[in-house]
Amino acid sequence: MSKKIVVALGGNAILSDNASAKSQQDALVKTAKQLVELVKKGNQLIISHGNGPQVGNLLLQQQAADSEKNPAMPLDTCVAMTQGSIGYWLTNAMIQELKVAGIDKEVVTVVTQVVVDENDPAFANPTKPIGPFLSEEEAKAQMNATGATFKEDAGRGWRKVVASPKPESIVEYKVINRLVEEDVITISAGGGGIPVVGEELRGVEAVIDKDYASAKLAELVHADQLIILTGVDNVAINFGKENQESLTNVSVSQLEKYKAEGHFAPGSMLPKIEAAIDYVNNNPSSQAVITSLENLEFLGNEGVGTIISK
Ligand SMILES: Nc1ncnc2c1ncn2[C@@H]1O[C@H](COP(=O)(O)OP(=O)(O)O)[C@@H](O)[C@H]1O
Ligand SMILES: NC(=O)OP(=O)(O)O
Repeated sequence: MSKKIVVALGGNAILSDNASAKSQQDALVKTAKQLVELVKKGNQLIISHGNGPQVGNLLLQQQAADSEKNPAMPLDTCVAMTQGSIGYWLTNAMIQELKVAGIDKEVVTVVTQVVVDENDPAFANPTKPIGPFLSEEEAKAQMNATGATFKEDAGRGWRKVVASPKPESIVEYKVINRLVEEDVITISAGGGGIPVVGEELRGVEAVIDKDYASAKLAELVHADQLIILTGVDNVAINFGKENQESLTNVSVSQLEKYKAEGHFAPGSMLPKIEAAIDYVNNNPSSQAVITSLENLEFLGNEGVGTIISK
């Protein structure tokens, strides 16, 4: 049966071995091939994606700016720039792969603004890891030199952290829905969306978590399913330990219990779990799925992916 699906792409669907434009474009061609499998099944896709590595790199590139002729761009604008670059690569890759599959469908990237609360406590407590992974020594040297905050990221190294307020609404969600009704594949809410506040939609310095933004988008467009693609086939309890156990079908209440027991690392798996719980609580007849890109074509088979239901 045809479904309206929000698919959120994690880091490894965009970045493989390095962060060059060519390498990211190549990774997105592979991703597009998998996404087209969902289109072949008659589904309507609304694609979102992360930007943590890309926006962090872009912010570092701003250090080459001088203050007048070539000013540094603020973080909200850097988020918009990554929506543009990743959106361009992915639109292009989707058009090519749809052509190969003989499917006549249009694809468009929507520059998407996401409303946040300017009093969100997240502004006083940066938690969102962005940019490259550093050693502890490198991170501490950067902290001393720039005053920026760096934190250890889920056992993988140290990264710069920035404010990450919760998405409250999505400015363009109605036009995204109209595009879906017109059978257009949209790429939207990239990098969690451009964070804006107030009636005047003023941009603020933050990076919204793309899992929360994708769940909000799925809620607003009344999607049938939210699929979060990441680096693992399944969510696990006791992750990385000898008694690690993969989750296949799990209820929201069971997942809440595992969350309270601390099974999900903040900054990596925890936002996906919270996004999935929020989405399913707000859309009780829908399902959230967390799995790998490679598993996408096998979704629906017994034991494939972690399926979260009410
Ligand atoms: N309980 C868990 N189950 C599965 N993976 C986990 C768990 N806790 C942490 N992880 C790690 O979190 C990663 C996903 O986070 P991350 O790489 O930050 O997300 P993204 O794919 O959106 O870029 C997984 O690939 C895995 O290495
Ligand atoms: N904005 C965002 O959440 O990006 P990542 O998923 O790449 O961390």
